[in-house]
Amino acid sequence: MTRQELFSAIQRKRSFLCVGLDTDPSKIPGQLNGDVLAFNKAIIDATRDYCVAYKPNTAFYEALGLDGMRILKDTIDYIGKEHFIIADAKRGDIGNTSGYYASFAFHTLGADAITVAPYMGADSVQPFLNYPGKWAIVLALTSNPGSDDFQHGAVGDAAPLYARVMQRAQTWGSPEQLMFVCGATHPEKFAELRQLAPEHFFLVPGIGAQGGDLDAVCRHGMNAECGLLVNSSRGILYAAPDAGFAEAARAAAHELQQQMEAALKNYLP
Ligand SMILES: O=C(O)c1cc(=O)[nH]c(=O)n1[C@@H]1O[C@H](COP(=O)(O)O)[C@@H](O)[C@H]1O
Repeated sequence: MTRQELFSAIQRKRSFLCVGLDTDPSKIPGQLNGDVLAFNKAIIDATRDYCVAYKPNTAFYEALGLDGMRILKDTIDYIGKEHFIIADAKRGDIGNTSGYYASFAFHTLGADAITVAPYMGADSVQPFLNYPGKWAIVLALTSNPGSDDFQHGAVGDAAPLYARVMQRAQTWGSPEQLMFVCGATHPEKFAELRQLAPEHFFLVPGIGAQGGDLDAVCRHGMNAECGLLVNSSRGILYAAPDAGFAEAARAAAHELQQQMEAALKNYLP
């Protein structure tokens, strides 16, 4: 999916919601008997009107072994072509190896994008940028408490690591093929993050269960093509623990869509 197609979907849906498919078999309502694919299909059916993207986190499927790989692929096929699909795998290795991670995400799974850790530098990210129409989403400032350990630290007398990552990575890939992960738990940083990368999309996790600030993210982070994909996983998947889980997921997604519609009206330049 191209950037223009993504922005068109955002305008049509009046939403920049990404639903995270972090499906934990122990949290699936009893009547599904641990059937992860059935749960995912019910969540997708319940939320597809209100979101533009889905983000299966591959960890949850890898943990299920061979069955998990099948479920991941079937989930992606079930989502179809109308939504932007992010394989959240946070890969990155020497170039030769990254090429195979890219092949898995784009050929085997058929995802539009994969999350990538930039720690190993340009040649570790480049293989993810060799696929026309596909995207690398580079970790810049992550949402977790451990982001304090390295990402806020200055490198020599220069800018903090997240700023260096964003500046350097823009020389690797254009706004048509590279996004940045910027956590919603750092709302006070979004004006600066947007200044650092005016045109690139940001994938923004951390609202809901991690307590991030959606309005501040939108106020400071939106650009002329919206430039934001805001993810919620647990807040939607487990909105209700019982038979009403799909309706509750739909309501949770709808509520976020409405906040996003208001933000588009208020903040889209
Ligand atoms: O790359 C990610 O998506 C990601 C980056 C980050 O900084 N923080 C973060 O939470 N994530 C992912 O986003 C999802 C957040 O899930 P919830 O906190 O349940 O909404 C999980 O799949 C995380 O792995």
